Amino acid sequence: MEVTARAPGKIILSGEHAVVHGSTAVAASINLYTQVSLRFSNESNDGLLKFHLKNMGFEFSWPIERIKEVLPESGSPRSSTPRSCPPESIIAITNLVEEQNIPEAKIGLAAGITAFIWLYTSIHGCKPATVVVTSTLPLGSGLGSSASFCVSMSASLLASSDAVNLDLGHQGWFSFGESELELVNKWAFEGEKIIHGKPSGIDNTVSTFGNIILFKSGKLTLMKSSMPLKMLITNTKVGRNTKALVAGVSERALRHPDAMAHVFTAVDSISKEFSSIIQSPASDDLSLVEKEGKLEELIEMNQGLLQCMGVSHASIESVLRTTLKYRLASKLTGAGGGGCVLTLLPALLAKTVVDKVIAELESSGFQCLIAEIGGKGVEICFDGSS
Ligand SMILES: Nc1ncnc2c1ncn2[C@@H]1O[C@H](COP(=O)(O)OP(=O)(O)O)[C@@H](O)[C@H]1O
Ligand SMILES: C[C@@](O)(CCOP(=O)(O)O)CC(=O)O
Ligand SMILES: [Mg+2]
Repeated sequence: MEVTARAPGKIILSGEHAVVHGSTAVAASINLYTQVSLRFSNESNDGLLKFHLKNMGFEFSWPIERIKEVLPESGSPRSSTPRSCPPESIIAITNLVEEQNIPEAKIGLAAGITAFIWLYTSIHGCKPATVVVTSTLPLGSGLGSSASFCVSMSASLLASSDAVNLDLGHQGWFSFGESELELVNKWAFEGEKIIHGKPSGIDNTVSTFGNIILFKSGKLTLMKSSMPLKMLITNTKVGRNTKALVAGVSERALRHPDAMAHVFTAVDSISKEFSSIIQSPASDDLSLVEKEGKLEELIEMNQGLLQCMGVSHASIESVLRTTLKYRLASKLTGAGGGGCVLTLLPALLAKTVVDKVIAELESSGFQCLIAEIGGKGVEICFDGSS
């Protein structure tokens, strides 16, 4: 039997970084996905754990005996009890990853492969299998590829474990029940910890549950937007690493605790106001245009505070200057330092203007897309019946 899971990426509309320090943030799923397929091999087969990153053209494999030798605890997996990877296991898994001689230019993948080995061995122990990953998300661009990878991985592993009871006769994509989603989310968070160091949990949560969410200190509230939220996503294509950026903000907070506490509080207020505006119905008191005007101001304020945290970048500033020429408000999304920028496209904005902004941004070498937001979270299907 083959089981496949797919989990969406995300945009953070308000509150990245500050959310790691306890502030409120607002995020939405987007219609770009990571997909993971898992098929167990016959015991008598080659005795390998195979891991294919299909769109990158990488095929890695480890003899199961080698994994047992390096990770003796993997003999007793506990799929229903999410566990953090202890430092000694990180060292052991790092050895397994290094044996694969990943090219230097792709060394960022090592963190994802480490998370895979931890999740696989913790949930399934030492069974031979083939795991194939495909993705339509750009990696390391702020659209939550790491979380969508960990969520789709955890979902495919759990769907084929004793921890969840599923109807194998299901046709096409379907969702887990609430308690299974909680378990997927917890395991995915453990994977994110390996990739990010100190994640807030917002990315894996929105990838698991989909929708638009309000998130604070590990707790989510599902939201319904009462207004169209059309967002232009511009990828600066400047690579960066979330772990380093998150650590940089924490270091700044240690150096300037008072000032940074105020920055995080201001972001908390911005996120709360953002969520109340998008949820409140348009009325005579506040028309759609007025609501969009308020959101634009909050977006600009949020970007100013992100700059204050030290996570903006020349490429981000260049996108902001271009969109400002068209009176459009933008902010970075995700960890910053490059990666993607969000621009609110007001509902009545003429298509000709949208086309012009996109053409100008793309002529500078950036890549634009308008994603659908707030769709479903993680889904699974059996035997390619999608
Ligand atoms: N499809 C994938 N296959 C393997 N590793 C992945 C995949 N998607 C994400 N990752 C891991 O996540 C890292 C990127 O995560 P991060 O720096 O948090 O950026 P983002 O989450 O914004 O894309 C990659 O360098 C890699 O380690
Ligand atoms: C910066 C942060 O708020 C979001 C990181 O998102 P991404 O990995 O850049 O997609 C970190 C976090 O919340 O865990
Ligand atoms: Mg990430």
